[in-house]
Amino acid sequence: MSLKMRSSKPKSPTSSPSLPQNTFQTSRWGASITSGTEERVQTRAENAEQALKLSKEIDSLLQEGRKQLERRKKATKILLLGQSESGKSSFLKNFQLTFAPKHFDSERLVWRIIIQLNIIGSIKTILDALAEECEPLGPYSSNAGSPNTSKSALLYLRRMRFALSPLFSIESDLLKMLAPDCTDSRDMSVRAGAGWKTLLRRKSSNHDPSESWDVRPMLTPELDPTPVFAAQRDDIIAFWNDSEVQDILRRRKPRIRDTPGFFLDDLSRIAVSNYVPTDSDIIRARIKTMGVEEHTFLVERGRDANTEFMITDVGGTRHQRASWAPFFDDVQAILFLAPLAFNQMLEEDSKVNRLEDSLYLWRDLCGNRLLVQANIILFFNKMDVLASNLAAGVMVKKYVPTFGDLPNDVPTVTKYFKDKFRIYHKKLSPEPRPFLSYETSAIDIKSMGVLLSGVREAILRQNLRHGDML
Ligand SMILES: Nc1nc2c(ncn2[C@@H]2O[C@H](COP(=O)(O)OP(=O)(O)OP(=O)(O)O)[C@@H](O)[C@H]2O)c(=O)[nH]1
Ligand SMILES: [Mg+2]
Repeated sequence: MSLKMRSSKPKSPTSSPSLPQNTFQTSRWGASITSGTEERVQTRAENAEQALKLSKEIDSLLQEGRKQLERRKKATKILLLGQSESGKSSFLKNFQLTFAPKHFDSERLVWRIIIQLNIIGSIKTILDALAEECEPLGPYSSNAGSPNTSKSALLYLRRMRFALSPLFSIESDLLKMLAPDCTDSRDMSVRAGAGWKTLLRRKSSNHDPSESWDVRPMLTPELDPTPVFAAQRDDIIAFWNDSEVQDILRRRKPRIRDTPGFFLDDLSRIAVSNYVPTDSDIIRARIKTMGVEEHTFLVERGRDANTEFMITDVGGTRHQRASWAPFFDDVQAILFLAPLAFNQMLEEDSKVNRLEDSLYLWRDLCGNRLLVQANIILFFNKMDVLASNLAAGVMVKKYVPTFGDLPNDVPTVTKYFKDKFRIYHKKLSPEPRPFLSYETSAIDIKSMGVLLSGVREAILRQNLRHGDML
C-alpha cells in the first residue's frame, strides 16, 4: 500500500507574476493585503512540502516493515534446548560465526571481558583449593593445614591472594555493572534482554570500527582488567604451573580443566595488553543464560544473503525449563543438545547425573503433544570431552553398570547411548518421525561451520516440501 498525497507542489510564491517584488513585502511594518496573501500561500506551500516529506517517510517505513515481514516469513527459526552447559549458547555463537561473521566480529572485544572474568574465576578456584588445604580453620589461622601441604604453600597462597587483589576488586565492579545478581564470576549469568553487550560497548572508548581490533583499552582504567593481567602475567603463569598447586588440584573434582570457561593454559597469549580474542576463544567463553533470549540476525553473504535467522536460546538449569514451552510454537526445528556426560552431575543438583537428566528431558520432548509436528534434531555435543575422558581411563561401567564389559571406546559408548535416545524417540513420539542425530564438538569451529550449513539446508528443504517457505 502506498500513501499518496493529493496536493501537487505549488509554484514558489516569489515566482508568481501576481506578486510583484516590492520593498514592503520584506518590511515588518509593510503588512498589506499582498503580503498577507503571500504569507498564506507560503505557509500552504510549506505545509504541502512537509506533508509530502512525511508521506515519503511513512512510505519508506511501510516498505521497510513489509521487507521485514517478508524476511521474517522466510527466516530460519530455530529453538535451542538442552540442560545447562550442554552448549546451546556455543551453538548460537557458531551460527553467528558461520552466517554473520561481521556481526560476530563486532562483538569481539565484548567477549574479551567475559574471558578475563572466566580467568579470574579459575584463579579463585585455585585459591579456594589451596585455602581448603592450607587454611582449614580460616584465613586468619596460623595452622599449617593438611599434612600434604608445605608451609611455603600457605605463604604462596597469601602472597598471591594479596598480589591479585586488584583483579578481584575489578571483578566485583564489573559484575555489579553486568550481572548485579552475581558476586562471583564463576556463577556469572546475565538476564535475557539485559543488554549486557550494549552496556559494555557503550562503556568502551571510541573504537573506530574501520580499524582492526587493536590495543585500545576497552573500559575505563578502573574497570579494565587488561593492564593488571599484563603486569601480573608471569606470576599468574608461575602460580598455575607450580608443582604443589598442581598436586592439590589433581586431588580435586571436577578437574579444573573440565570447568567451562577454562583459559589458564592460554595465559601467555591472553594476559597481554593487546589481547584480542580469537574465534575459538569466543566460543569457549562461558556465561550462563538466564531466561529466554531471541537472537535475530541476517545471513551476510552467499546466495541466501539478507535472509534472516531467528534463534531462541534458553537457560538450561532445571528451574528455568518451565519457561521453554511458550517458545515451542512457530519454530522450524528444535536442536536438542545432549552431551554424553555419563560421569558428571548437574551443577544445580549434585545428586542428578547429567546424562540421565538429558534422557529425562529428551523423553519429555519426544512425548510432548505440542511438538508433534516439530523437527527435533539431537546433537551429542562435547564429543571431545567424551573422547578425553575415555582416553584418561574413565570407565563407563563404573557409572552405568548395564554398560558391562563392552569396549570402553568412543564408537561403542556413543552407540550404546544413542540407542537409548532412539528407543525413547520411537516409543514416545505421538506420531512416527525420523530420528536425526549428530555428534558434535561446538569448540571445533570449522566442523561446526560445515555441519550448521547442512542443518540449515535441511531445515529449508523440509519447509520447502511443506510449502511454508514459498
Ligand atoms: N570442550 C567442549 N566445550 C564445550 C563444547 N560445547 C560447549 N562447550 C563449553 O561449555 C561451556 C558451556 O557452554 P554454553 O554454550 O554456555 O552452555 P549452555 O547450554 O548455553 O548453558 P546455559 O546457558 O547455562 O543453559 C562453555 O564454556 C562452552 O565453551 C564442546 O563441544 N566441547
Ligand atoms: Mg547459554
